[in-house]
Amino acid sequence: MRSSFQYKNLIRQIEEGNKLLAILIDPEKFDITTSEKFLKIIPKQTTHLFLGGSTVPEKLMERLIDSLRMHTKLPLIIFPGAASQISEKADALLFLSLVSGNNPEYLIGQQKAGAAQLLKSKLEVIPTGYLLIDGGSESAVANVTNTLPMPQSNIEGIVHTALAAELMGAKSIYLEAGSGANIPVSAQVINAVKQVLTIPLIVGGGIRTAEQKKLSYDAGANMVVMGTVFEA
Ligand SMILES: CC(C)=CCC/C(C)=C/CC/C(C)=C/CC/C(C)=C/COP(=O)(O)OP(=O)(O)O
Ligand SMILES: O=P(O)(O)OC[C@@H](O)CO
Ligand SMILES: [Mg+2]
Repeated sequence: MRSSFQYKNLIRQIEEGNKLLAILIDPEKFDITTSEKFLKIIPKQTTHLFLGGSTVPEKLMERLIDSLRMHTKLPLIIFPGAASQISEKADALLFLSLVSGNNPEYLIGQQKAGAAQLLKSKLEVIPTGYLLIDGGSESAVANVTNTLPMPQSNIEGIVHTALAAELMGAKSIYLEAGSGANIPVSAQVINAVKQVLTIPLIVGGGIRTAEQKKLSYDAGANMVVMGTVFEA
């Protein structure tokens, strides 16, 4: 049976009132000889490591996981840009569907491409509705997927999209402003989405400071993801 250990843990931590913090490591931009040092500079409140990128060369994910395992007990969660990034060495996989866009390749195509591998493995999957929100700058996700981000002013559209994803069975929702975004997802958007959800809400993209992080938590994010700010 496929485990739901990581997801259950996530729910338990949220119920206990904890705010979760995932640090995103982009395998392409990370020097694995610095893993030990890197794990010392990330915030002490870090609860998860997310691993993924818009593009990741073959075998790099495995090597990254091996090197991190030597120095940390934090859960290693794959945040895949494509099915080729799936590795059974991880603790779980965010099974993303890009519901903000209308590119079938990222709604169901990459998921289908990963299915044969997942059938043979016990890797935990966390079905996640992934919404790309306009962060004020061109994002790798928009480029790779050839989809448009949703304007932050389209609150109703964002709320209905997130709710539809939950009703279709998503176990978490990820509001993404894009890696290195100028403007993170606004408190207003986070708050409006949070009000209709019964599942965990993840927020990332362009969050660089403790103030921005706090603003996201206060608005209703259960987990904040930070990546670029910790890149060397
Ligand atoms: C579920 C499976 C097998 C695949 C999911 C495929 C989908 C729907 C992906 C969503 C679209 C996408 C390309 C997401 C990328 C997520 C990610 C790791 C973003 C981080 O982007 P960076 O790689 O940091 O961007 P830069 O390279 O520009 O910094
Ligand atoms: O790199 P940053 O801007 O922190 O974004 C994190 C993550 O949401 C990107 O997919
Ligand atoms: Mg990046």
